[in-house]
Amino acid sequence: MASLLHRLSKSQFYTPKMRTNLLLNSSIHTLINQYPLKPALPVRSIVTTVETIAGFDEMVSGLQRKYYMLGGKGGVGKTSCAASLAVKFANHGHPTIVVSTDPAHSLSDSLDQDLTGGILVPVQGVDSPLYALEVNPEKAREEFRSASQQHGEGGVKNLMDSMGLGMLVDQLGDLKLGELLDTPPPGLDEAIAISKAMALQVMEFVESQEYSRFRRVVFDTAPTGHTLRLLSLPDFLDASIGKMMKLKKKIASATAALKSAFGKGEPQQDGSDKLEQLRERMAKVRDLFHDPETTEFVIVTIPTVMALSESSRLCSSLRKEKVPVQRLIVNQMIPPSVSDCKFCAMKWKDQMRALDLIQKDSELAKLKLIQSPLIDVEIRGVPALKFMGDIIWK
Ligand SMILES: Nc1ncnc2c1ncn2[C@@H]1O[C@H](COP(=O)(O)OP(=O)(O)OP(=O)(O)O)[C@@H](O)[C@H]1O
Repeated sequence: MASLLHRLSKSQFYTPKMRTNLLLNSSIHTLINQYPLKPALPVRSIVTTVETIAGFDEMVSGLQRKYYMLGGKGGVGKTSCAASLAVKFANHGHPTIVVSTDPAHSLSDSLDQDLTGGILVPVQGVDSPLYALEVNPEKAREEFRSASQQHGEGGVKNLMDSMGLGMLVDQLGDLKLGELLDTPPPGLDEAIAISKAMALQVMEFVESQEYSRFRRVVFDTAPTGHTLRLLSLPDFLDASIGKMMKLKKKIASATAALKSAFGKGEPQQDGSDKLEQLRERMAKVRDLFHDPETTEFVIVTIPTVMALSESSRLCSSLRKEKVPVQRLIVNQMIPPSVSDCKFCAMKWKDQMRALDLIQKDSELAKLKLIQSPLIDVEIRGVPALKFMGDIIWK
């Protein structure tokens, strides 16, 4: 930690006096507040006029389980913010799990610990138990394929074939759901597999005794597109399972009619109970995603027009899906330039222009804004995450 602060203190943005102060205060925000610098260009700044308190007191209060999902555009700092929040929860006495559902995991790198293997790994260096997990997409995809083959059209067809009635399945062409699940369009299977794995993981956290002691669950989610599919998954699966059950019922009544015509035995009604159970579990996940008492989606972004435009769309989609969202982290903010560095001045001006958008954006303006500075060392390992977390989560 000491060496991190020492490196932070060498930031080009600060004067020697400010650097000393940074070492003492270990907070860039404190530093900026104490030394309000004139921007290199006369641009309007909202930095000093907006709410910068994250409301961590509210996030940390209560012993009941709470879920936080952090998401946004690729590379904006979702993993760093998620890991820093998990570290902060653990250091405030909450046994915590941090889960990455991003197929391109970087949680291992962020925590500086090997999390490959899809199992819970204890994180060292925190006050209360903190465990981390990277959902294994390959494992999840395999699980999903075998489940859909077992319960989808393939399974039904095998059953019917074994009775010499396979033709019947082909006649129910309008309900080829098993096929949809066996060979979904490119990209969808991964989204579904990961989403399903996450949903099941959530259910495991909710149902299993093993996880009952964890009071905070933080998700480092995949970039926006994946995340939106993930959040609409329970509804999608609910509809799919509903159709599959309808298909099974149609087949069951058709075979019953054939049985009486040919005098053959009744087929076994396997699978329907499991489908019904899966459907119920999905409904629970959906309710969980939508409950503001237990769940919050935190949008992470950076101060660029492109990133903020995407954040606005994400916010609108989350609201449409009725997912609770109330905080926006603007990460990697640069402080005003104190030198005559033209590049820094241009970046600052650009950043201010982007930040102005937040106030004008009907979606984003309603959110609690959390500002997080661009730190000139890599945020890696628990001490660095603690440092970052103390800046963001106040
Ligand atoms: N405030 C910050 N100051 C300095 N570096 C940062 C900050 N936030 C994130 N970074 C760095 O930016 C890089 C990307 O961060 P991170 O992996 O957290 O982003 P991400 O949104 O999860 O990315 P991906 O979409 O690729 O998973 C990392 O090297 C991280 O250390």
